[in-house]
Amino acid sequence: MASSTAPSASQDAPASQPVAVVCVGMAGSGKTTFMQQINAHLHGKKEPPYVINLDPAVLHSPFESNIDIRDSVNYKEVMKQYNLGPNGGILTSLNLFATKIDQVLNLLEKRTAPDPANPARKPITNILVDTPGQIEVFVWSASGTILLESLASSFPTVIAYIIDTPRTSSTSTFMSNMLYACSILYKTKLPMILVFNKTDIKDASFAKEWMTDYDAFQAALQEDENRNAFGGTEGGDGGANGSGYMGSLLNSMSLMLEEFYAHLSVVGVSSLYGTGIDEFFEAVKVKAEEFKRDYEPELEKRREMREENKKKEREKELEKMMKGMSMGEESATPLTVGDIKDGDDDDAMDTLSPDEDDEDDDEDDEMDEPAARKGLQSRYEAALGETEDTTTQEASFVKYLHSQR
Ligand SMILES: Nc1nc2c(ncn2[C@@H]2O[C@H](COP(=O)(O)OP(=O)(O)OP(=O)(O)O)[C@@H](O)[C@H]2O)c(=O)[nH]1
Repeated sequence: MASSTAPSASQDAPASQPVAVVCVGMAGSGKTTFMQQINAHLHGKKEPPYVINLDPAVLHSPFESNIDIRDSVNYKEVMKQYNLGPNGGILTSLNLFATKIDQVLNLLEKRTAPDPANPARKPITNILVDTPGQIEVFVWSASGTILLESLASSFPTVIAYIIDTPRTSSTSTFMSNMLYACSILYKTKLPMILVFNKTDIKDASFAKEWMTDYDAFQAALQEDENRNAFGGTEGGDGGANGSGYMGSLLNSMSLMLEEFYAHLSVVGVSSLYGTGIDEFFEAVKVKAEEFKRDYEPELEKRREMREENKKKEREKELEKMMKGMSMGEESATPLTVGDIKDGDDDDAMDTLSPDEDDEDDDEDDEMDEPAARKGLQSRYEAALGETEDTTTQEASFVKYLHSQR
């Protein structure tokens, strides 16, 4: 937790759990410069962060990383070997790296835990994660999800979405950026801070106003329409008022996004000059608290649900398998685990044969049932290495099937 930095730097392990800050943003938004600035800021406060670079394609990084994807995966080699383009290369490199996530987490946990041999060592308060500029490759890939979910399962995790402020100053680019941020929020389900970068070129107050004051956005929209900023070719009247379609689309979207804005922290920074960085870390503190309060229980619930679904899936498969063993039987009563009684090996093969005559099948099943049951039971018993009484025989069958999975 960011609030427990200097004073609790002693031995209080759970209170000083570090916060993971994952920086995402469109190419050129200033992600790397921002990472460099917050890294320098923490070093200046004598709270060096733990830095992870997940961009396999970066040629030169202006800061040192503790874990660097480039140390384990050679992006160029991946492209060559798998005959991939740049985006495919990044995706495959991330996939390969995701297979090592256990090792990454082990390292992180070891490094962020208090060191009994060196109790004076300051605990790590932040884990900074840089991601590829190809934002969609990270956010929408399975490996991106694995990496983020694994991180969030061990540490409070916050997404910092970096926005190029000067390039977001028209209502349409602003809305496109907000929609993208919205999709990331709902995909990752992690608390998010909108970082309006490059405020030395353009102040971010307009964006903050648009997010909190519907009328202000309406006025800006009207202004853009009057300037014909939407081009007037997308179905509008094409005249001085620009595209009516675009204007009304942005209008309705701004209404829809009100709920989304309520979940965000917004800060304006200049990564070049280091302004707004304190404000950013204040927001990190708030979002880390939010993570613990709202997101962690939700994550736990999702994890339990996944486990529950897996269990159900296993049971369903088991039932399917048992039904498969009794295929060809016209019996109306569905078979449960306890009802599986028919067929030794040969009979089981017969029932699965498509050329089988159904009537014969029924007869055979009836005739062969006791013998088949005996055959199967003796095999289960042999597999379990023990003879059980009749009341536990059905349970043995379940155990046997489970042991074969
Ligand atoms: N004026 C100004 N320029 C900035 C700021 N932050 C970054 N830049 C410039 O924006 C350009 C892109 O910055 P990067 O940090 O490389 O952006 P990135 O998002 O990491 O780009 P990718 O590596 O392509 O993902 C560089 O020329 C930076 O110098 C800022 O706060 N102010």
